[in-house]
Amino acid sequence: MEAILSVRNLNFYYGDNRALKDINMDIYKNNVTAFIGPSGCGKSTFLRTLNRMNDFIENVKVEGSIIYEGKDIYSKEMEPVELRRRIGMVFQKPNPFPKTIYENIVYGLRKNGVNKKEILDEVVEKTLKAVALYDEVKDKIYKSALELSGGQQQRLCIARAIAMQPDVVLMDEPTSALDPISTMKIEELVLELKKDYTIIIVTHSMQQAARISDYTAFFLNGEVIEYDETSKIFSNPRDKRTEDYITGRFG
Ligand SMILES: Nc1ncnc2c1ncn2[C@@H]1O[C@H](COP(=O)(O)OP(=O)(O)OP(=O)(O)O)[C@@H](O)[C@H]1O
Repeated sequence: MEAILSVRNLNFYYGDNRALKDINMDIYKNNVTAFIGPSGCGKSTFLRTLNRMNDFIENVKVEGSIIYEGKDIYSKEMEPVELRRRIGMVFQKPNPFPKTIYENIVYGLRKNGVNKKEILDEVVEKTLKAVALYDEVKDKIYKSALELSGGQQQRLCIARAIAMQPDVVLMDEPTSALDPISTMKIEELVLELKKDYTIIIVTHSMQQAARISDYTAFFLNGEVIEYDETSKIFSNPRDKRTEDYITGRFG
């Protein structure tokens, strides 16, 4: 299977606090990879290292390498803004801009100088369809995105991310602020999107990881304890700590 990201000997520090410890992991293309583990174990920190979102936090240090398309994303060869276009992100809380639905989706394109109406119209329609939001919002795409429900806003945020045609979409607990029906819609969407994108998702829900991911990494205290096919992690974990966590003995 083809790795789209190869993480080697990665350490990450907030000041003196080593939050990630010697992580090695290949993330496979057109798969869904889930990161699970108790609160504070480093899942979000690791997710953010993959598109250098941690650059915005002061007093941090990265050691090791993350290879994407043959280049280390922390080397000078990689432009962080371009990297984040290729490796997009969706956050825990839906965060649409206080603009119209239309302008939310085309925001990144406009920033890159794409302003041709026909192109933007096409992207809006295509991405709204891709996130299964088109039928619900087609009559109000020029209305404020803030008028949408939380679940719709989150699908819009996913549309905004994929409008940039990324390779990888990072999702940090994308359903934790949503009701069960909206959660189900996002889960269905993730399964649909993996045909075209590589998805990496942090989740607190083991059911969710089991339902939608192909690979699962179990984190504990900044380490990856076990990383394998999701079916193996949940049916036959190698490590006692993984087993204890997935059977609800801690965390
Ligand atoms: N901006 C920051 N500055 C300093 N320390 C941080 C920062 N963000 C996270 N940490 C620390 O790094 C460690 C890992 O946190 P992280 O948020 O990555 O864990 P997590 O597994 O995603 O947790 P949760 O499931 O609660 O979201 C924790 O000890 C946390 O306190």
